[in-house]
Amino acid sequence: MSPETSAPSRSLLQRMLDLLLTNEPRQRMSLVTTGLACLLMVFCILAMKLVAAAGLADEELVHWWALASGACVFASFALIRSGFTRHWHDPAFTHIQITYAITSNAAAYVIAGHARGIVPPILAVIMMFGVFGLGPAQIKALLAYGLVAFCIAGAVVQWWGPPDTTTPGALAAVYLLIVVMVLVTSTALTLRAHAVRERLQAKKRELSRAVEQIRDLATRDELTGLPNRRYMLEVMRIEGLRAGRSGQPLLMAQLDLDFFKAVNDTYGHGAGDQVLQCFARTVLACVRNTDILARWGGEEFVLLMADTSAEDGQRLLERVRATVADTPVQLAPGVIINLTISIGAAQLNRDETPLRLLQRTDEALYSAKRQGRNSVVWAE
Ligand SMILES: Nc1nc2c(ncn2[C@@H]2O[C@H](COP(=O)(O)OP(=O)(O)OP(=O)(O)O)[C@@H](O)[C@H]2O)c(=O)[nH]1
Repeated sequence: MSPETSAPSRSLLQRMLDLLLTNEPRQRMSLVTTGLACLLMVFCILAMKLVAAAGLADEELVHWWALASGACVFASFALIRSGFTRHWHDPAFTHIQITYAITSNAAAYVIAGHARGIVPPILAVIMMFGVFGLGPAQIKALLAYGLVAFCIAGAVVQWWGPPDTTTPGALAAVYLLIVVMVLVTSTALTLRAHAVRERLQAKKRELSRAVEQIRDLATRDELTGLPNRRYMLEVMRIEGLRAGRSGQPLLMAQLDLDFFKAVNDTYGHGAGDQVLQCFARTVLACVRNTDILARWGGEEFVLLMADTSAEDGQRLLERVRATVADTPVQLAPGVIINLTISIGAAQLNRDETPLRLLQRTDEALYSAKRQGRNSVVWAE
C-alpha cells in the first residue's frame, strides 16, 4: 500500500479509537485498562464455554456465570465511557473492578470442575491490574479478599459441590495452594511496582523543583530577588518590539545609588547588601506592577515602564527619587543612614533599539551625577 493510501485509513482508525476511547487523557487511560479487562473476560468466557462443551462443567452454570461476569466488566467500560467517573479519584475504580474479577474467578473455580486448573493463571493476570493506580493498603486488602474468596470456593467444592471421583484429593489441595501462591506473589510484585512508581514520581517532583530553581537562578538576582540583567535584556527586546508595533511610549531609567562605596567602606559589605535590598523594596513600592525593575549590576538598577507617557514617567521618577531620599535605612539599632539616588531616563524613539535607549539613559545618569546627584535627568 502506498503512503498516500495508508495515511487516510490510519486517520480513520485513529478517529474510531478516539470515538471509543475519547481524547481526555485520564478517561482514555481508564478505558484502555478496562478494555484490556473486557478482552481478558472474553477469553475467560470462551475458555469456560469450551470446558462446558467438553462436558467438564455444568453448561447452565457456565452460561449464568458468563452472563454475570461479562455484564459487570462491559457495564464498567460503559460507565467510564459515559464520563460519569471522570472526576473520581480513580476513574477506572480499579479496586472495585479487581474485587469482582476475583469474585468471578473464584466462582469459575467452583463451577469449572476438573478444569479448575485454568483459574490460577487468570487470577495472576487479574492481580496484575492492581499495578494501575492502587495504593499499598488497597493491594493488601485485595490479597485478604482473594484468600477469603478462594477459602470459600474451596469449601464449596469440598462440601457442597458434586461428588468428584476422578480428581484425587491431593490435586484439589495443589490447586488451592497454587491459588494462594499466585495471590501472595502477585501482591508482592504489585507492591514492588508501586514502590518503584512512587520513587520515580518523587524523582520527577525533585527534577521539576530543580528546573524551577535553575530557571530562578538564571533570571533572578539572588540578593534583591529582582530580575537580573540577562532577564531584563530579553524583556527590553520584547517590550521594544511591542512598542514599535503598538506605537505606545516606552520609557527606561537607570537608577544609581549615590556614594554607595562610602556605605560599604564605613559600615561593611553586609550593611551595603542590606541597603541594596531596602532600596529595591522602596522602589518597587513606588512603581506600578506592570513596570519592571531589574538589578543591572552592583548598585545600578534599570526600570522599564511600558505604555507610560513622558509626563507620567517624570512624575513617577521624581516620586521614586524623593521617596528614597525620605526613607532612612536602619542598619542596626541606632545606626540609621540616609541615601539618595541619581536617575537617568529616556523615551524610546521611533526606530531606536532598546540598547541604544539604554545608552542614552546611561549618558543622562552621568549628567545627573555631574550635576550634583539626587536628581532625575532626561536624555534629549
Ligand atoms: N555591598 C555591596 N556592594 C556592592 C555590590 N555590588 C557593587 N558594590 C559596591 O558598590 C560600590 C560602587 O561604587 P562606585 O562605583 O564608586 O559608586 P558610588 O560610590 O556609588 O559613587 P557614585 O555612583 O559616583 O555616586 C563599590 O564599592 C562596589 O564594591 C553588592 O552586591 N553589595
